[in-house]
Amino acid sequence: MKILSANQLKEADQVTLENQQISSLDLMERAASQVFNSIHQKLKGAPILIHVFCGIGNNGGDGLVISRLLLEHGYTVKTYIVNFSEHRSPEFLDNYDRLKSMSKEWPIQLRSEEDFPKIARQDMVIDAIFGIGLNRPMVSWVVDLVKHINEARCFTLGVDVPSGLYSDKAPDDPNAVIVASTTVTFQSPKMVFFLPQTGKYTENFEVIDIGLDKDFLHQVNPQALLFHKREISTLYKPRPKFSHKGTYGHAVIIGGSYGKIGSTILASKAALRIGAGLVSAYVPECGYIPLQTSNPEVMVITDGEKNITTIDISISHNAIGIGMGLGTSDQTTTAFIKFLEQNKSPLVIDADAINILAKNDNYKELIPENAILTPHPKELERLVGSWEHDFEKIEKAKAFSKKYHCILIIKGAYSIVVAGNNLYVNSTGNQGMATAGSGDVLTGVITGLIAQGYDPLQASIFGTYLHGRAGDIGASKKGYESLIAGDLITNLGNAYVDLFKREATKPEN
Ligand SMILES: NC(=O)C1=CN([C@@H]2O[C@H](COP(=O)(O)OP(=O)(O)OC[C@H]3O[C@@H](n4cnc5c(N)ncnc54)[C@H](OP(=O)(O)O)[C@@H]3O)[C@@H](O)[C@H]2O)[C@H](O)CC1
Ligand SMILES: [K+]
Repeated sequence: MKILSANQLKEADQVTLENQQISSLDLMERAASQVFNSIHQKLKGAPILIHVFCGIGNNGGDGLVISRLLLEHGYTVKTYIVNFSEHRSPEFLDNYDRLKSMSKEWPIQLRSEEDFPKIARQDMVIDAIFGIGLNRPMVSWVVDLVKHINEARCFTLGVDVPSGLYSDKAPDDPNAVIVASTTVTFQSPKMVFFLPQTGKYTENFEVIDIGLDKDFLHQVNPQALLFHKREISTLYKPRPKFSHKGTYGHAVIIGGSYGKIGSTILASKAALRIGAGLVSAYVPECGYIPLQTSNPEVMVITDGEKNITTIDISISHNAIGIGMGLGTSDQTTTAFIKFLEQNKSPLVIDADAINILAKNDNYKELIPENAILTPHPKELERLVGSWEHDFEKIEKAKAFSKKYHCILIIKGAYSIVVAGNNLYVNSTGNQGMATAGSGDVLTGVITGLIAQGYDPLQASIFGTYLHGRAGDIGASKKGYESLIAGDLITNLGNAYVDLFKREATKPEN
């Protein structure tokens, strides 16, 4: 699914009006009716008080249409106009008149704190104050209104985006944004939903198709792509019946140091479970017995006593995952840099291998083309430098990816695969996966996929999805708190099986 920017959506709007020969008022009616339908389906006429807060632009116009439709269907509604500007949009004005003409109760004008209504915990709020048009800080009384709404802690539905969010940067004041229980958004999910600083303002979101011009949507180069099962399952490579372990490649996992051998156990097991034909682990001596005992299917090569001192892989192989538990001692650093100078294999670079690269710009020049780096936020910061907000982080990651011709996977609630200017947002995973070893499993998964013949970009997108899905299946059985990295490995098979499971259709009522 394409994630479009605010400007692209505005352009799509214009193209649609021209090509479909409709007015922007028609489009607003179409969009807002769908929001109403979504609310009506859930509330089914429930006699709760619904407060609709409308700005004076088109987001406010949507709010007015929703108010009208709610009233027409017998809901108890109070509509407020948040007068933050005198420049009311024509569509707002039109819908304002329509609402006034059909209801005895006219919208209530808000101009300062004295006008704020009481909102009870059991009421519902519809937030149509600002949409994608916010372009400067809100005046202080509107900030106070946002805080007043949030304090009510009632079910709050954001129209298009929670008010107070910009579409391309962090909010000015983290408390000046509506905290929505859900957001019903038009045509395309918004990038802000996927980034830690801004995604926290909506618990859920629902994308509704408002029928924008199909050709435009098809040809537009999106801000990012969001991957769901439908798109992901097309990446799957079926296994031929007449195949053998050599068909599925040899993955090598290099890492571990005294006390951190578990990381290589997890990564090599994950590479096997994702389907690599053969897996070898290259670890210091102290890892030999733990690995052979816990992973009998994995072959083990050793070097050094407590940490790796040289990396010399003479066996033939198809992909290497390196860095988990490796340490950054001088000896290991030298070994890793020498290895990079000679290496010809596809690489997945994780954890301490990233930390070593971050030490010196000359080291970064050795990153092979199409290598995949899987940093967590702190490792990313060491690699690309600090950022002020998440959008800047993404720009820095893109610049790094372009400069070194590599792929970055920014791990997080929604992991983002960065390949040059292209962004791929993962839709699976959960907070239970914030646990030790989760990243080691991801490295093993991606290495195992490349060994089987997936290209690095496919392996990054597919692997991140399967890893997250395994976490979701694991969490559904164990809960978030009890989920550990080993459970992710256990559920990789279920994640594969789930790819081809049809969604249960909801019973009609
Ligand atoms: N294609 C679609 O997706 C459709 C979207 N719709 C809805 O339209 C909004 C976007 O509407 P827009 O009128 O462009 O913007 P807003 O309603 O978010 O904001 C209104 C105007 O307010 C001004 N502004 C911005 N920031 C501030 C501020 N801090 N204080 C005061 N005023 C502010 C700004 O205008 P200026 O000229 O003053 O800069 C905004 O334009 C979208 O989110 C959807 O809800 C359509 O209904 C259907 C199609
Ligand atoms: K809104």
